[in-house]
Amino acid sequence: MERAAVIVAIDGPSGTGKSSTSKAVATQLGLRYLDTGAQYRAITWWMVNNGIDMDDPSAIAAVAGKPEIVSGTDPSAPSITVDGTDVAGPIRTQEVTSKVSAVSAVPEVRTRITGLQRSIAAGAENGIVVEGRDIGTTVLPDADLKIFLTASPEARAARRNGELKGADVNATREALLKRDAADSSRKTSPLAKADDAVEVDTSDLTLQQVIECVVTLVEEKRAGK
Ligand SMILES: Nc1ncnc2c1ncn2[C@@H]1O[C@H](COP(=O)(O)OP(=O)(O)O)[C@@H](O)[C@H]1O
Ligand SMILES: Nc1ccn([C@H]2C[C@H](O)[C@@H](COP(=O)(O)OP(=O)(O)O)O2)c(=O)n1
Repeated sequence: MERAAVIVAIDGPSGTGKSSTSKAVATQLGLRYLDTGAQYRAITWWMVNNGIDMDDPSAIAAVAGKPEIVSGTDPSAPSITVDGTDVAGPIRTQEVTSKVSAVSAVPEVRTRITGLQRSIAAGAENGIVVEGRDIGTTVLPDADLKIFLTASPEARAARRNGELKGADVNATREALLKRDAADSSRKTSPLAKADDAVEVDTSDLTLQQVIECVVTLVEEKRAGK
């Protein structure tokens, strides 16, 4: 018998392990994978590149429909392009990271990107793992399984710092907390745990333990438990 497509939503703040967990779970279970943060970073990269005034939400809103953003959903080789240009590297710069919360707070940006996300999820035949901030609450409220990852600010900053060579861990922690506050307090679909999400604190878990926990939860759902 054909298995029905399974939709898994994984939300949480930065550095909780969303991307690493989602990619591994999708690979293990033969599902597609979508990094929605990369889409918000991509539209932000386009705004920076086109000299849009980041302090003016109406200027951001006016051009929200312009860039063509395409996400590749193979979990072993995820990709992202803007108007045909590969932006996987440039969307991770400090400049984009510092501006992405302002751009992603603009309702017109969210409507545009949410539409892309829903059509990608609907087209995933076997199912998909979608990670972000508002997937369980807003983008895919009917997801089969919702996970909300958390971790202490110290654990998250230490993990992020491991990726940024020579960065100061206290500065990294402050920047993370600032972005969390902006993402959690915006009016349109803020970072939040859905009422029916399973919360997993990853502070004292290895990545492997988190992956196993999520795979087990998906398998239980599929078995109808
Ligand atoms: N449970 C964990 N324990 C230790 N390191 C982890 C764990 N989960 C993720 N990491 C590492 O922390 C960093 C951030 O993880 P990532 O998956 O990018 O988080 P997010 O997508 O939530 O920002 C990566 O370098 C990753 O390998
Ligand atoms: N579903 C989402 C995903 C990300 N965002 C915004 C808010 C986040 O600070 C940025 C960047 O997300 P991303 O997941 O790439 O962030 P990290 O790499 O985990 O630090 O995008 C969002 O508003 N909604």
